[in-house]
Amino acid sequence: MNTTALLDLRGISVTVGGVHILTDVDLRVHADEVVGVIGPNGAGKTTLFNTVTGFVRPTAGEVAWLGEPITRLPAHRIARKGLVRTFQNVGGFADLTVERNLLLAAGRHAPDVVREVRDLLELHPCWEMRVGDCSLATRKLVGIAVAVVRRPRLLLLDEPLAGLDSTDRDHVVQMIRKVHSEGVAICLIEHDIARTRQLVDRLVVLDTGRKVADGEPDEVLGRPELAETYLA
Ligand SMILES: Nc1ncnc2c1ncn2[C@@H]1O[C@H](COP(=O)(O)OP(=O)(O)OP(=O)(O)O)[C@@H](O)[C@H]1O
Repeated sequence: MNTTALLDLRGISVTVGGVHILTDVDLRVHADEVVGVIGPNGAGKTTLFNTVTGFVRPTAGEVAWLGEPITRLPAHRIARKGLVRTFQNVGGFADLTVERNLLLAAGRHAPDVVREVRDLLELHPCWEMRVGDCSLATRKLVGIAVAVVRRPRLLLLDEPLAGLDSTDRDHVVQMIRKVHSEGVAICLIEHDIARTRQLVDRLVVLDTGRKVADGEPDEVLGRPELAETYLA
C-alpha cells in the first residue's frame, strides 16, 4: 500500500444543540485504499462525510488533505482539491439527460473526461435518457459518474448500494472496483456488510458517534462483539 495519507482526520467532534454526534474520531485514508465505514443508523457516518467535505464544521479536531489543513475551507474548494463525494439518493438533475448531467459536472474537463467516464461506467444504454426516467441502479451510477468526472483522488460514496436488489448491487460493486482501478481511493458508507467486506481493504466501525474499530475486515468482523452485531 502507498503510505501517503490523502485524508487525515484527527480528533473530530461534532456537537449540534448540545448533542454529541461525533466524538474524537480519527480516520486516515491512504492513496490506493478502499475503506468501508459501517455502523448502526444514526451512528454519525454521514455527518463524518459532511465534516470531511465542508458541509459541517467540526466543534473540535482537524481535517488534513495531503498534509494541509482543510477544516475550515468551503465545500466547493475542498471538492476542487480532488476530494469528491456522492450523496444518499442523489443521482444528478432529474430533468436533464445523463450526458448533460456529466457535461455540467465536468466543467473544464469536458467533454473528453465525460466520454471516458461513460465508457468506464458502461452508461451507453441510458446516455440520452432523463435521469428521472432511469432505474435506481442507473441513478446511483450517474451519481458516481458525476463525482468521477470531477477527477477525484478520493471518492466518498454514501450508501451506493442502498435500495438495490442483489443483481444491481453486484453491478454497482463491479463499477466501484473499476473506478478504484483507475487510481481513485475510495471511502464508502454501507449497510451491506457482506459486499463491503469483499470490496474494502479496511473497515471502520462507528457507533453512537465514536470509532469503535478500524482494521482489516476479517479482523474487525472477527471480534465477537462486532460479529454478533454485523454478521448475525
Ligand atoms: N444538523 C443536525 N442537527 C441535529 N441532529 C443531527 C444533525 N445532523 C445529524 N444529526 C443527528 O446525528 C445523528 C447521526 O446522523 P448521521 O446521519 O450522521 O448518521 P448515519 O450513521 O449516517 O445514519 P444512517 O445510517 O441512518 O444514514 C442522528 O441521530 C441524526 O439525527
